[in-house]
Amino acid sequence: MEKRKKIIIDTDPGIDDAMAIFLALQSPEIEVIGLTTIYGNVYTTLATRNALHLLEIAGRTDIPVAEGSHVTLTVCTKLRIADFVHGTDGLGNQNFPPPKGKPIEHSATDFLTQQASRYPGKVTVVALGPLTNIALAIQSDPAFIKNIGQIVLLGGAFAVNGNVNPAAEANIFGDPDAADVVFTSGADILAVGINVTHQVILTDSDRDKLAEMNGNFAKYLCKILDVYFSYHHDAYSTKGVYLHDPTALLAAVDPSLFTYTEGVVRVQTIGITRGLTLFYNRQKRFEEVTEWNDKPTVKVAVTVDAPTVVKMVMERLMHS
Ligand SMILES: O=c1[nH]cnc2c1ncn2[C@@H]1O[C@H](CO)[C@@H](O)[C@H]1O
Repeated sequence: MEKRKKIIIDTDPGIDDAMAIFLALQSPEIEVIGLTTIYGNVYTTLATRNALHLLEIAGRTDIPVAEGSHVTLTVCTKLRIADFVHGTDGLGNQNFPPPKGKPIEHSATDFLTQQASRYPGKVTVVALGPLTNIALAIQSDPAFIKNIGQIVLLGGAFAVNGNVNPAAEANIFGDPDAADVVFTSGADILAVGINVTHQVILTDSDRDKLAEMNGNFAKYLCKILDVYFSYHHDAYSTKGVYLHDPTALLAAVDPSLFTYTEGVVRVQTIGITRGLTLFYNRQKRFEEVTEWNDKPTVKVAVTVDAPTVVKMVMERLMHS
């Protein structure tokens, strides 16, 4: 009997995505059964290329890559691509050669629904980019929300400012309509927002330690991390970088590193607060019928054992 959790990583690599993918491959508690790609840090075509490239670096070309949506759920919205965070190639402007491999014939949506129905209740999706592929899976297969074990998503800014603007976090801002579909779907959802990931910092000195290691992943990451570090120095004046994606990945590996609250999340899809995630804690029974009424609840991470998360990231990425 396979004890390890089966994981599909939906990803827009991305420097912190690269860290999360390598971390996943170094985590004995889980089995990565596929990567699906999405726009966000880069366009979807480049996300697919980078996902294939990262698996080649890791020597894990046995893992399938399924290409995801090139457009938002409501199609006409302009994509917002965060190349200023990750470099124009998404991987620290390193001009890596193109990968040899190709994505599988199935789309990300088909791959997600097929794997969930093949292993009912056993697959966890770790969603590290905008939620278009997951919303499409929910809309295309009514059994998906029942078949999927859990959706752990990096997204939202719960009761804190966003990172795109004061209202919105990047992944939710990328496709707010899709995010609202996912949050209200009734699937088992755990959201890890930037209120939590901003507590998890890889410092300049952690990075120096990584640079001294001979491990394959440590060496590779030190090459691509420059751009991500300089973006953080400029944007936040932090002496280090936020470990968004690795933190969300570890929420799937070891949920006990976090505490959670449960309630209804709706996403603002229009206006100046487009992409805002609004959590209803169900403590008040409102006189009015609200847009939060009768909607399924989700789990939202509240605290994280940041020192342990950083330690696990370091240890697992150092030795490879
Ligand atoms: O300032 C930013 N703008 C856009 N995207 C960002 C920014 N900072 C980080 N990320 C990217 O978006 C996710 C977290 O919100 C992470 O995947 C990170 O790589």
